[in-house]
Amino acid sequence: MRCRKLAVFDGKKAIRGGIPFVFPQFGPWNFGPQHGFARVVRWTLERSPERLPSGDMEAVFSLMDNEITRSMWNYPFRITYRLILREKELHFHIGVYNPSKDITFSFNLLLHTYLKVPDVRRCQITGLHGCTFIDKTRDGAIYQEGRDVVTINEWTDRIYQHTPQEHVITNVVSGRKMRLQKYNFPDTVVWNPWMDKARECQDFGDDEYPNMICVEAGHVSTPVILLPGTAFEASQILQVIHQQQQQQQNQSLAQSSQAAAVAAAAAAAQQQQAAAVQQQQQQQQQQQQAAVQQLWQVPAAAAAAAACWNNYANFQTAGVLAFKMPPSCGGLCGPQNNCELCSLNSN
Ligand SMILES: O=P(O)(O)OC[C@H]1O[C@H](O)[C@H](O)[C@@H](O)[C@@H]1O
Repeated sequence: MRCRKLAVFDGKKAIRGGIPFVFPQFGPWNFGPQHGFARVVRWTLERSPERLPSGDMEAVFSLMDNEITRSMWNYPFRITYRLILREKELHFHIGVYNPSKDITFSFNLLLHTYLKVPDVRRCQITGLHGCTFIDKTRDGAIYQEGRDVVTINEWTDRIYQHTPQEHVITNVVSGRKMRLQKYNFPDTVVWNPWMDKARECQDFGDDEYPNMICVEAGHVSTPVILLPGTAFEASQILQVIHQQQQQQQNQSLAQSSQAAAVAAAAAAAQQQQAAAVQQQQQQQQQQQQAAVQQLWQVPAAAAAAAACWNNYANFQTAGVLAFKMPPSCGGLCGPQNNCELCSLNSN
């Protein structure tokens, strides 16, 4: 989805839209901005976008403690954020590392994914049935979800706990379905400010709330506790489920086989038809790429990320989900062990 129309990137507040990176705090914070500092500070581009042998694209960003972060949260840390673009998927892989020898720290982590939708009232979210949730619109009271699919018709701000690894969200942009898969993110936050709360947000147009839904994978209802010299990893995959595309492809296939039968009698006609099918497929591919480009938003955590994201000529992505780390790695085993996390940390 796109950024909200009134979004501003000034290093002070998060951009409203995209996928703000929430760390080390979720919600109001006595020591710094709401949802922590990671979504407002500048990240380092560790690895420029490059094409992997699979054809997918990968970029890696990092954030480590500095004067600004220390003024709010006096801990040493290093985050690596690997983004992979595949044709219909975006992969996000996060590693948080505690390089200290003796200090343990705890934090929240959440990917605040904004999805663009034609009408939020028509969206359904699967995978929440039976989950307990903290209802922030009712002073944090705890309830249990009784619905098979969750729909939104009012101000909604819920932290669903112990949610499954997959949710499907229906009726996102162009009526598509979106699959959200997560690893090591036990919570799912569902948020829409609705009319009155949207009015209270300066950077949120009064008319924009029907066209967005936030489904946020996070570790927020309990903190992550990270011991010295250890790393925490979490991942998310967003995948567009193309129903229409699938139907069209099935139709094309049926047409092709019909044409093959006719072709026995009319070879020239068959050639023409094959060319038409090929053209149609190319068009579909172009439409799909354009639609996907329209659908995704840059991770608003970093301006650098935004710049590089926009530069992807082909919206292609890749499938690396996790750092390849020896099981014994606590973030210190070193690049000589072919440990991707340590190789990254030693760059
Ligand atoms: O306005 P922001 O700081 O971006 O926060 C937007 C929203 O984020 C999450 O979804 C929280 O659960 C909400 O309580 C909060 O209002």
